[in-house]
Amino acid sequence: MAAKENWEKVSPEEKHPRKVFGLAAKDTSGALSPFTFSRRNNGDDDVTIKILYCGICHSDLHTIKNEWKNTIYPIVPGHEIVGTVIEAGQNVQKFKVGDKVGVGCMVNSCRSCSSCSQNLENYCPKMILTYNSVNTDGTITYGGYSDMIVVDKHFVVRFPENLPMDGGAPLLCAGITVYSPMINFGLNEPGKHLGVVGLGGLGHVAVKFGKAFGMKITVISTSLRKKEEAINKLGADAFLVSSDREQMTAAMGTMDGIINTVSAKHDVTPLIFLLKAHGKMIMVGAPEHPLELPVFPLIMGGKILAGTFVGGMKATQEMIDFAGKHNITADIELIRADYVNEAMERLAKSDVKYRFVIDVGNTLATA
Ligand SMILES: NC(=O)c1ccc[n+]([C@@H]2O[C@H](COP(=O)([O-])OP(=O)(O)OC[C@H]3O[C@@H](n4cnc5c(N)ncnc54)[C@H](O)[C@@H]3O)[C@@H](O)[C@H]2O)c1
Ligand SMILES: [Zn+2]
Ligand SMILES: [Zn+2]
Repeated sequence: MAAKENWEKVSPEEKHPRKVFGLAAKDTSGALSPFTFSRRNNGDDDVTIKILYCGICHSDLHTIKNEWKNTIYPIVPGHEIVGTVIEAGQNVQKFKVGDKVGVGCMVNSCRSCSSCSQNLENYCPKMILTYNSVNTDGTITYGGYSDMIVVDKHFVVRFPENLPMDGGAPLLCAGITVYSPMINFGLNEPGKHLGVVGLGGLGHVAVKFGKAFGMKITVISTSLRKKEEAINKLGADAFLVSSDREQMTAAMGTMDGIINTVSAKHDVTPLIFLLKAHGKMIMVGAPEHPLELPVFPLIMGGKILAGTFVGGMKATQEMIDFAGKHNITADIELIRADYVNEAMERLAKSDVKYRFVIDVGNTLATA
C-alpha cells in the first residue's frame, strides 16, 4: 500500500481492493439490482464481517427513492447488520474471528468533538453513516445489503449469544432509535405511561422495550387492524385509533411521553393533547415533508417536543445487552435477497409484521 502522504493519488481500486457483492439502487425508481463494488483491506483497527442478516429499515426506503433529497447513486442500503467476524486487525482486542457482531447506522466519527467525548458519536458533525456518506478516503460508504463489510472496531457491537441473529438484526437501528430516547428522556421508569405512535419496525420494538422497563404502553395507530396483535402478541396495555375522536378525547392528558415513529406527514396536534403537563413527545420518524407545529397545545402544559437520531455506540451496546437479558427481538419476516423489491413495495404500504430481514448469508449470492 502507498505511503499516507500519497493516499490522494492512489486509485480507488487500490484503496478498495476487496470485491464485494451487493444490491444497489441506481436511480430514484429505487429498484435494487445486483451490484459489484469494493471495500478497503482490513486495517489495524478494523473488523471484517461476513454479513449474515440485514434488516430493512424505512430509512432504506426513503433513501433509495431519494425522498430526503441527498441520495448518492448507486446506493447499497442496509444498516441493521449482523454477521460473524472473519478478520480482526492487530489493535482489535474486543473481537476475534468467529464472534457474532452487529453494525448499525454509523461506521465512523471524529472521536474528539464534544459529542464524541460524551459517547454521542451519532451527533458528531463528522459522523459517517453506514451508507450514503463520504468516507474519510473520499469514497462513498455502502451498506449491509452485501456479503461483507469492513468497519472500525469502535462501531461494532458484540451480539448477545442467546438472541437469534435474524430477529436481532433490527435492533441495530430500530432498537437503538427507540431505546436511546426512552433512556435519555426518562421514559423508562416503571409505572410511567408511554404512547407509541406508528406500529411498524420502530414502533413494535418500542412497545417491547417499554414493557421490559415496566411501563404502561398505549399504541396509537391509524386503524383498528393492529389492535389485537398489539395487545395480545406485543403486550401493549391499550390501543387508540387516532381518528376516533371519542377515544382520543378520553385519553387526553394521560401520557408521560410519546415515541413518534410515523414515517409520513401527519397531524401532531391530537398527539400533543395526549400528553400530561410537562409530557414529552420524541420524534424519531423522519417524514419526507415538514409537519405543521401547533404551538398553543405545547405552551398550555409546558410540553416538550424533541427529535433524536439513533444513539451512541456505548448506548447501542447497552441496548443490545438489555435486549439479550430480556429476550427482546423484532418480529420479522425473513426474506430471500431476490424478494427485496417486493418487500420495499410492501413496506411502503405498511404491509409487514413488523420488519423484513434479508437472509444475506444464504440467499444473496443467487440474487
Ligand atoms: N430518528 C432516527 O434515528 C431514525 C432511525 C430509524 C428510522 N427512522 C425513521 O423512522 C420512521 C419509521 O421507520 P420504520 O422503519 O419503523 O418504518 P415502518 O414503515 O416500519 O413504520 C412506520 C409506521 O408509520 C405508520 N404510518 C405511515 N404513514 C402514516 C401516517 N400518515 N399517519 C400515521 N401513521 C402512519 C405506518 O403504518 C407504520 O406503522 C421512518 O421515517 C424512518 O426513516 C428514524
Ligand atoms: Zn434505520
Ligand atoms: Zn466527533
